[in-house]
Amino acid sequence: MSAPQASRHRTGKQTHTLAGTIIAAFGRHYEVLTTEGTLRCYTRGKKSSYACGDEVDVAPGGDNQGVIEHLHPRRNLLWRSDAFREKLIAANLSHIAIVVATEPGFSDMLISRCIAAAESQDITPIIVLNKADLTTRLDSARAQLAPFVQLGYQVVELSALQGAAPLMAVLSGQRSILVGQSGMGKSTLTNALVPEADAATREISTVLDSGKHTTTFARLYPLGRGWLIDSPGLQAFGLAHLSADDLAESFIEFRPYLGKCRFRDCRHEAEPGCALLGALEAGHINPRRFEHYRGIRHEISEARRANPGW
Ligand SMILES: Nc1nc2c(ncn2[C@@H]2O[C@H](COP(=O)(O)OP(=O)(O)OP(=O)(O)O)[C@@H](O)[C@H]2O)c(=O)[nH]1
Ligand SMILES: [Zn+2]
Repeated sequence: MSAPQASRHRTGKQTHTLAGTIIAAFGRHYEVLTTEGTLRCYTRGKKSSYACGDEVDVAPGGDNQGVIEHLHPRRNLLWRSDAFREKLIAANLSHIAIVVATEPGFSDMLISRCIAAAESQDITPIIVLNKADLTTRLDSARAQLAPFVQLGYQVVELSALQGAAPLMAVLSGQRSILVGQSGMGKSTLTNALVPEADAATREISTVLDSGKHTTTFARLYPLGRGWLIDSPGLQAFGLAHLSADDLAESFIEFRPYLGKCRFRDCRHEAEPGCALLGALEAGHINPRRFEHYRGIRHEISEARRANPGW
C-alpha cells in the first residue's frame, strides 16, 4: 500500500509525527495505518471531519494511540447530504464500484446518484453486476444496466460466491470504494477480494465496545499497491450539496448541450428552446436518465427550501 510514507519528521516542538492513512472512522476517533502500525487516533478539539482514505500526520502518544495533527490535501472527497446533515464517506478515491445484483431487484436511480457523486469529484464509476450465477434474472438486470453501458460505463459481471477475479483485475492497485444497497453481496465480495477482511471486521467488533454493529462503519483494506474501502449498505445517497449546475454536469451525456439553452437560467423543465429537452426529444438522451436527473434535481431544491443555509 502506497499511502503511509516513511517520513518521520520533527515539528518545531520536537514532537515527531508519522504519516498515515485513515482506515476506519468511528465518530470522533479513527484508526490510522502508519509506518509503525495501526494507531487509534483522536482529534484535537471538536473537529471530526476526516474520512476513510484521508492522509494525515499523527503524533503518537504511546499505547498504540495518537492524535491527528495534520490533514494532507485531498484529491477528492465523496460525501452525501440531505437538507440537514452531511456525511463524509471516503477521500482520495480513484474508483467507485457500484454493486448491484440479479436478485433482489436494484434501483437504477441509486446508480445514477452514485455516478453523479463520482463524476462531480472526478472519480471513475464502474458497475458490478453480482450473482451472475442466478441466471433467471440475468437478462433483465442487463437490460436495466443498458443505459449506463451505452454511456460507456464499465459493467463487470461476476458471482462473488465463485470469486472476485474479474473485479480484482480492474481494482487492484487503485483506490476504490464499494457502494450498494444492502443484500447485493458487498460483504461477500469484499471477503473474496480481501481474504483478511473477515478477520479484521471481527477484530474491530471486539476492540469497539460501543455495541454498534460493525457494518455501520466504512473500512479500508490494502489491495495490491492500492486499497479498497467497504462501506455500509447504502439505501439513500443524498446530493443536496450539489448545485443545479454541478448536477447537470455530472450527467455526462448532458455536457454537449449545457449552455446551449435559449435562456441562461433554463431549468430544463418546460422552457422553450431548451437544448436538453430538445436532445431528449431527439432520442440523444435516455428518458430514464432524464427522469433520474429530474428526481435528484427536485430533491436538491426541496432540501434547499427546507434549509436555505445550503
Ligand atoms: N447466488 C449468489 N448469492 C450471493 C452471491 N454473493 C452474495 N450472495 C448472497 O447474497 C446475500 C447477501 O450477501 P451479503 O454479502 O451479505 O450482502 P451485502 O450487500 O453485504 O449486504 P449488507 O451486509 O446488508 O450490506 C447472502 O445470502 C450471500 O450469500 C453470489 O454471487 N451468488
Ligand atoms: Zn434547458
